[in-house]
Amino acid sequence: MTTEPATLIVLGASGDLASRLLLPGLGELLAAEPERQLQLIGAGVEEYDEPAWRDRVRTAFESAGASGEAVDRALESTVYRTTDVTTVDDLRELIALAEHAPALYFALPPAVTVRACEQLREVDLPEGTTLALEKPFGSDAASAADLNRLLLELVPEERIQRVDHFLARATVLNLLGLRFANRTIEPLLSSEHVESIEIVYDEDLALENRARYYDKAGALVDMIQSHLLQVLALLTMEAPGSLSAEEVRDQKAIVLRATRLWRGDPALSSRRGQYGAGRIGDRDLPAYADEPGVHPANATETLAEMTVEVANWRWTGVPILLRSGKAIGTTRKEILITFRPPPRVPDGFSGEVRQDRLRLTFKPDGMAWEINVNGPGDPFTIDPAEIAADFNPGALPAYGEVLSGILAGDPLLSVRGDSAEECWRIVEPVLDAWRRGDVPLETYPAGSAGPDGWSERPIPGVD
Ligand SMILES: O=C1O[C@H](COP(=O)(O)O)[C@@H](O)[C@H](O)[C@H]1O
Repeated sequence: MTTEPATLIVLGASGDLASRLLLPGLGELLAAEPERQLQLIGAGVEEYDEPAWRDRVRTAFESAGASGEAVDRALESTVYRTTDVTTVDDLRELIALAEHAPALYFALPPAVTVRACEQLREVDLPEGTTLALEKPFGSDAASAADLNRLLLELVPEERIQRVDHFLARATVLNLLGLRFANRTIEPLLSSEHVESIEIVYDEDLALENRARYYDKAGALVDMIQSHLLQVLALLTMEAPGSLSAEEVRDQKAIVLRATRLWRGDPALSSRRGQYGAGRIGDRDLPAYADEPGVHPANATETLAEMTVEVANWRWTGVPILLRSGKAIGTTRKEILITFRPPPRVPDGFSGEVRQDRLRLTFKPDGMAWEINVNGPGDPFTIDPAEIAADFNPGALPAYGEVLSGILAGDPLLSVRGDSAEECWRIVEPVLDAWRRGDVPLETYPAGSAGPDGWSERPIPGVD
């Protein structure tokens, strides 16, 4: 990645996202690249004087353990402007401060981001300006398309970064090397050999004071529409000719266009749950509905599951289950590929012949290929074995990697506009069915594995 001098303007710099993720990620990037020259401009509704702003940035950098020359330089030079991002004059003044074509990072609620972008139409943006937007990108396919159109009035597509930190995680990045730099794995990844795929991100974290955002989003939008469908795309796409943003994102868009609900039936292919009071480790958790800021009438799901199919020659008939939940006792964060049984095991073997599985895990990032071998003692008794490897961490943690791409103007690790719309198109029938009440909102105690009976039900499409 290029480390040309750059300007980063954080809109919403006084908010929670900036201090929790963005500024710590920036600190990690600066610590890893001591030669980097960065002009950091913060803008927000709060009034900070320079020392107070600098303290805020320093605290965020320290929370990431970031230190070094680039960190010190950024801290010395950073400025903050109290800004109403919905007024043209304030935006003009802000952009005039930029020493280089700026990256504008919208760490703002979606509605405010839209209003700020509308005002930016009146501002002469310097050639090379990048716009970085957090999720959720729109609230359905139509609003995502509107937002895409608005952004394209401001800058070209390759200068728009729809941020998805999952795309910068070691396990997700390793999908590319694992699939396309090996002869042995890729030929097995098709409906001929694969029985089912699960992409699961169950967390023991609960709401963590994010009711304002989460109570509107819910697990389906927060994790499946935003992140797990991107993982699905990288796992199921065809090999790109190169790792350029254009080629990789073309391939992802093609499989997302072919992705649809299993049997087209939201009632069969989706489930939703909400956690009740419970205990995880030594933490007593209130019911989601009793968390501060939650409106029980929203009936927000904290656990979402949906099964899809990539309806193309390679994958048709393979159910792909996507699932993510909060306050789950047994955290499970992985991609699990279950292979079909061997066509025939010769007579004479004893022991259990399990279906082979390829497990790619998040936190720790790595893989395990579960296979059968001849066991000890009686050599014809089958025994399970595992070929395991750790994935090397990237040079940077995910948010640092995302920011590196934004500052370099390389959109490889961000979501292209057409794919953002496709992801909404895929989940919309489920959201509609849930709104109609066609799928019950089940409950589960915080700290459990989910609602009763869920773990026993087979994946739709698997007998
Ligand atoms: O974007 C999000 O991701 C986190 C999970 O990712 P991690 O890297 O923090 O493990 C999730 O907890 C959060 O709800 C969601 O908004």
